[in-house]
Amino acid sequence: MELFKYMEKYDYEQLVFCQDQQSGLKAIIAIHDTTLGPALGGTRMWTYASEEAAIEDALRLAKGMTYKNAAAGLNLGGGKTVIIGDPRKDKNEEMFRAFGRYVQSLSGRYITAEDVGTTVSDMDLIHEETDYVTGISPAFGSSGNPSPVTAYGCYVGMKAAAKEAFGSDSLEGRTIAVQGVGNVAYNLCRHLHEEGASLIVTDINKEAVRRAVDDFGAKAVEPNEIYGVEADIFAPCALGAVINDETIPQLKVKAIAGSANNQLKETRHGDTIHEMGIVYAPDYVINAGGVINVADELYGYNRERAMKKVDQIYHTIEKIFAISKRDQVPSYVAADRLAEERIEKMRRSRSQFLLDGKHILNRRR
Ligand SMILES: NC(=O)c1ccc[n+]([C@@H]2O[C@H](COP(=O)([O-])OP(=O)(O)OC[C@H]3O[C@@H](n4cnc5c(N)ncnc54)[C@H](O)[C@@H]3O)[C@@H](O)[C@H]2O)c1
Ligand SMILES: CC(C)C[C@H](N)C(=O)O
Repeated sequence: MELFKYMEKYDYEQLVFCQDQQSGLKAIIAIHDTTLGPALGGTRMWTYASEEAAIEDALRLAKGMTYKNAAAGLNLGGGKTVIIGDPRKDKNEEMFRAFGRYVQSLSGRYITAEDVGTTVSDMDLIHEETDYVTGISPAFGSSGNPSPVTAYGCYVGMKAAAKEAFGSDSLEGRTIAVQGVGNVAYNLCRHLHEEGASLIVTDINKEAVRRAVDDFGAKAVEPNEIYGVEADIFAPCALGAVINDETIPQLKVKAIAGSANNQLKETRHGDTIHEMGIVYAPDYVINAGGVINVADELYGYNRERAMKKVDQIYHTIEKIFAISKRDQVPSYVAADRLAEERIEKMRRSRSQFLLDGKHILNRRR
């Protein structure tokens, strides 16, 4: 990958490589755009096939956060970190402390939180070294684990998608195929079960599947079978790129609404499902509950205020479907327009000169 070429193409601001020999830390912080404010995005810990794959993931996820935060109405830019390693084996206190110091060195340009492979206790360790971390323990007056809130946002967003696809936002009696029943999807399944939906689930982790079967009466299928099941809605809640050339021909659903980031392998896959008449709730809009929740910590966490904002995901998804119809474009394009328009408007409205920071005029006072 030619890094500068890639960064230039999608207009990334900064890429930071962090190495600490003692703890084994190898992290990449990608900051995509800070027009709206400091870049807020989680830290993913994952075993990558290559360093290039890790860099690419950090870059793609960071850009997704710019759009997610903008579409959610947050005054935050987009960034993300990946730590290369196995979250089950390679974590240690020194690693997160060392990472926290790197975050601190960016002086607030980047604020971190949880993502796949990291937990509230990891954030607490980072917090030992920096205040630029959210999703830390409620004992610190913070919001804690964002996953249940992401799940709730995903649930209300799925209802908006159901309204578009079936004319009613009730999920009672609907069959939902859920891919991955981890932190977010387990909580999503709970909401769906409580509303009377039937669940078909899969996961590469057999224990996660068993829990969903036992707790919600879900039907279990093998990971490669989930795309072709008879269901009303497909909820991708594992990893990205699952809407692709191999999976699209198998789909029998009328809507796709799930929490995973970067669900479309390429944008052309968003065009294909649009042409097939499948209602698609754009990933970064429907899964914004977690970031909305952790971002509220920056104002002094208030759960009621945060949940009110998360409820708005329903209306944002409705708005995106309206733009999609008005402009005759797929919903993923409509979502990008909504986010880009907000960033552009804010760029202009914040362009007047203000005497702050290190301007030469400060020396004349
Ligand atoms: N946690 C959050 O608040 C949050 C917020 C926004 C977006 N997301 C996204 O939602 C997704 C899920 O996040 P999470 O926090 O629940 O992660 P998680 O790791 O708790 O859950 C993911 C689950 O997917 C399973 N899985 C992985 N590959 C699979 C495959 N090929 N087939 C079936 N199952 C597979 C894993 O075993 C795991 O149980 C991720 O893409 C994440 O980026 C999470
Ligand atoms: C800030 C975090 C809660 C971010 C979350 N992992 C996301 O992808 O939105």
